Amino acid sequence: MLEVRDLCMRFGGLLAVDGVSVDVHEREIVSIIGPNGAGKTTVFNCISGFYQPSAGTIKLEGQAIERMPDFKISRLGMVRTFQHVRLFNSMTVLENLLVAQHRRVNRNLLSGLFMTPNYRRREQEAQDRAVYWLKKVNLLEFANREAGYLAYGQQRRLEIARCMVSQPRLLLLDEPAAGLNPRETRELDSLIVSLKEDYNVSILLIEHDMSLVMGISDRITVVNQGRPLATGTPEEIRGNEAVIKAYLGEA
Ligand SMILES: Nc1ncnc2c1ncn2[C@@H]1O[C@H](COP(=O)(O)OP(=O)(O)OP(=O)(O)O)[C@@H](O)[C@H]1O
Repeated sequence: MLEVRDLCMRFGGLLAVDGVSVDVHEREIVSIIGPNGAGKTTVFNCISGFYQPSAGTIKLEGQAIERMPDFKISRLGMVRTFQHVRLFNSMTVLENLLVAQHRRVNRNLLSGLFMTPNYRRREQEAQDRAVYWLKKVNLLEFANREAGYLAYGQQRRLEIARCMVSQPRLLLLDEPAAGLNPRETRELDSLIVSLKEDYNVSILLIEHDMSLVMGISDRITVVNQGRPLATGTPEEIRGNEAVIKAYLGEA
């Protein structure tokens, strides 16, 4: 479903990403790992349309997207979270999920002004979908609380719910376990697996928490200093000499 080939991204004199290729198939969890500064987030920013890559191709369901802006890419069914949570802090938890669907729901200003039956039906569907996902991520009791007052782990779950109300086929998660305690990480683990198994969503994940990555990934791509180092199953990666060396080098 996602096919990234020979991706390069240059910032002035720095080649931050140099020849990275990644595939994500239907209902697959693929992780990108690598030491700090390896280029993982830059790969994400290219895939999700935040950056135009300096070279390489990116195809989503066969369609070239490497020159497409991010809002168009999300309409094609690929959405992302960010390394640092980006919510509307002064809106309620529920409002955050309604705003995320607004572009899809409120297409026609006139139908909104006159509250046509069609408009009301779509508003109701958006509300139902928001409540559904709040239940799923255990945040329903906080629906009317301002998002900025949620604990950090709850904000991370709200971010995932915000992605899911737009009914994506491919979800990009940038370090979703960062800052979570062990119990929250276990909950995140089962949430991600459920997105794949119960909702047919494919997942591309950047994560430093190795037990999470090893436990849920179907395949892993390792990058080091912008370059691809290895691709394989968790078992293959765990035993890969070059990978072990790159990580030991960091420590
Ligand atoms: N907008 C930018 N302008 C200039 N250099 C950048 C930019 N974004 C990233 N870089 C550089 O590119 C390299 C790769 O950074 P990137 O954030 O992609 O790494 P990462 O693997 O995601 O790191 P981490 O695991 O610490 O989040 C780094 O040297 C970084 O300083």
